[in-house]
Amino acid sequence: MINIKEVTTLFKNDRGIKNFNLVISPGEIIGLVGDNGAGKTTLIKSIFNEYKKNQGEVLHNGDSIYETGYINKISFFPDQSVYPKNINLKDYCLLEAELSGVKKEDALKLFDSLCESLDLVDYKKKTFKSLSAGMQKKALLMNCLISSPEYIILDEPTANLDVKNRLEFLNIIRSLAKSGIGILITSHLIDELEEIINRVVIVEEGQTVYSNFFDKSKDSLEEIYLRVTKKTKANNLSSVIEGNQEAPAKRDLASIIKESKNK
Ligand SMILES: Nc1ncnc2c1ncn2[C@@H]1O[C@H](COP(=O)(O)OP(=O)(O)OP(=O)(O)O)[C@@H](O)[C@H]1O
Repeated sequence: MINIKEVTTLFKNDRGIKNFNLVISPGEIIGLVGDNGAGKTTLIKSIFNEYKKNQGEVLHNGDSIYETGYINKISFFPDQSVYPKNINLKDYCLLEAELSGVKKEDALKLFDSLCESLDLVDYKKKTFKSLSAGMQKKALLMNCLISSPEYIILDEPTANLDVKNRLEFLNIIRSLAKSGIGILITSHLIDELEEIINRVVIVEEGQTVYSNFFDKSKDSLEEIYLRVTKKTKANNLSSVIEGNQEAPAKRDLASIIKESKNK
């Protein structure tokens, strides 16, 4: 299992994540939920050392993933913008495999099987920009999978997908978890997360405010989210009031627009 332990990454403005703890186990799908600016991306970039941590560690079975090289067994599902424009799927996957230390013959075999299962057989020699949005997502996933990862982290993976492609993508994620891959996924689409996750972690202001197993036959993600965030927001509000500071009154949009028209 991956153990994210007491990770703090703060920017100069003191924003970021603070003493963040999270365990990801093989085969589970964790939904990382939080408002804009809650700290989800900072957490992900801290795991991959893209952001320098102030403190904390990321362990696999007790050892640092950076010292043992286990970080290569954790794949990040990237944004479309990272894909080089003029390289075809096969060449890019093989390059990725080489960089991850996969033997060429193993990579070729895996590439062919992935093309079969992701319905990309006819697109092996196509460039990324010539693919539809749904195929592009599958091509990016193929790049993640070519290094045979044991964990995959996905930040808003279904953004820009239509309903059909979104459902197909979610099914693929489900089957990856069934094969034993541990998955951490962020999405602002609560409905879609609810379909696939078996644990939910809610983040607010850089800290975990809720972490629990999730069973869609019994739980409602929306209800949990509203209950938890309302509670924490209510606590914050009462501390403002207790501190004798005035909480700013929120004006509704319609009255602001009306007022501006009257000027
Ligand atoms: N490069 C940066 N410099 C300064 N502050 C930053 C930087 N990146 C993020 N932050 C701040 O850190 C906090 C966490 O941001 P982060 O991007 O991790 O949130 P998020 O949960 O991923 O949001 P979103 O859902 O909008 O992607 C926010 O307050 C944000 O303004």
